[in-house]
Amino acid sequence: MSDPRAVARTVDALRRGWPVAICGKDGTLKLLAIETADAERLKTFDPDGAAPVLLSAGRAATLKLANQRDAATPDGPVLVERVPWLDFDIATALADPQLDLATPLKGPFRAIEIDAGDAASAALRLARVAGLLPAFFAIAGNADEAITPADIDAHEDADRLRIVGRARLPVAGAEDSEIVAFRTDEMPGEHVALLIGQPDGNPPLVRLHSECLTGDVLGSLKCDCGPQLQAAIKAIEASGWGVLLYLRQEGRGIGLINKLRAYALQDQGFDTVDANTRLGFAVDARNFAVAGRMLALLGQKTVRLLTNNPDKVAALEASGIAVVERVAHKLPPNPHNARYLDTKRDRTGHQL
Ligand SMILES: Nc1nc2c(ncn2[C@@H]2O[C@H](COP(=O)(O)OP(=O)(O)OP(=O)(O)O)[C@@H](O)[C@H]2O)c(=O)[nH]1
Ligand SMILES: [Zn+2]
Repeated sequence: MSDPRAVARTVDALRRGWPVAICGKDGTLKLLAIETADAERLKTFDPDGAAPVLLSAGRAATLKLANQRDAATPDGPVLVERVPWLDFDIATALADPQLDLATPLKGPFRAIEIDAGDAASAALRLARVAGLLPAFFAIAGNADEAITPADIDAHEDADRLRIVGRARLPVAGAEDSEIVAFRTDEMPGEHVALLIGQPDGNPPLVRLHSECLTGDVLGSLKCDCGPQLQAAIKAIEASGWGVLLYLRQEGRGIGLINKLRAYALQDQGFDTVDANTRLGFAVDARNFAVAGRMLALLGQKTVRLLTNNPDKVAALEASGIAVVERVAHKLPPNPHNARYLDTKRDRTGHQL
C-alpha cells in the first residue's frame, strides 16, 4: 500500500536538511539533499566521506559525465564517485549550475555504476516535489524508514483531488464568477477554478493557467503570464461562459526557487529550455492530469481550450477531456520577453 503522507514527511525532512531513504525495486538509498545540507550534517550522515553524489542526467551532461554512463539508461540518474577532495563545497558546486561561471569546476569526476537505479530516479523526482535542486549524497544500504517510488507517484496522483470550498467571486472583467477550490490531503498547493458566466449549452471556453508569482503578482515582463491571465478572463467572459483553472504548478512544475535559479541562468545567457535542463529538470514538469481531474469534478468533459501549447491539448485529451477546439491565446511581446516567446515557438512547439 503506497502512503502519500509518508512523502509529505519526507519532503519536510529534506527541506530541513535531514536524511531520508527511498526503497526501490533494486535496492535502498539513504539520501542527504545537498542544497539543505552543510559540512557538519554531511559528516554525521557519512562519517567515512564515502557517499557518492547523485545528479540528474541533464546536470551530468554539463559536467561532461554523460558519456560515461550506462548506455541502458541514457536519461537516468548519474552517480559521481566520491574521492577525498570532493568535499561539501565541491559537491555544492556540482549540484548548482549557477556557480559554474564563478567557480569553474575542477575534476576529473567519474560516473560510477548505480545499483539502486529505481530509488535514484525516484530521488530526482522527489527533489522536484520538494522544490530543491536534484542533487544528493547517496549511500546504498538498508534504512529503518524508507518511502517507495510508488509513494512519490501517489503523492502526485490527481485522482486524490476533491472540491473543498466554493463561493461567489466577482473579479475585474467578469463580475458573474464563482471560485471553486480543490486540494488533496497531502499536497500543500490548493488549485482553484474560476467559473465565469453561466452555462449556455455550448462547451465552456477553458484556460489552464500555471502559477507564475513573478508574472501574475509582480507584473514581470520576462514572460507573458500576467497579460495572458487577464486576457483569459476577458476572453472567457466575452465567449459567454467558461472556466479558468489556476494551477499551482509554478515554474512549469519546478517551483518558485528553482524557477528563479533558471532565471539566473538566463541572465548568464541560457534560454528557458536549456536553463531547466542544466538545473536537472524536464523542460516542462507540469502534470496536466490535475486539470483533467478538476474539469471532471466540475462536470465539464468537453471543452474549447485557450492555449498556444499543443502539449496541453494532448495532455487534457489523455486525461479524458474532449478538446473540441483550440483557441489561440497570443499577447503582444515586449522587449524583455521576446526571446522567451521565440524559444516557446522554436523549441517547445508553441504555435505562436
Ligand atoms: N522553469 C521555468 N518556468 C517558467 C519560465 N518562464 C515562465 N515559466 C512558467 O511557465 C508557466 C507558464 O507556461 P508557458 O510555457 O509560458 O505557457 P504554456 O502555459 O505552456 O502555454 P500557453 O497555454 O500557450 O500559454 C508558469 O508556471 C511560469 O511560472 C522559465 O523561464 N523557466
Ligand atoms: Zn510567467
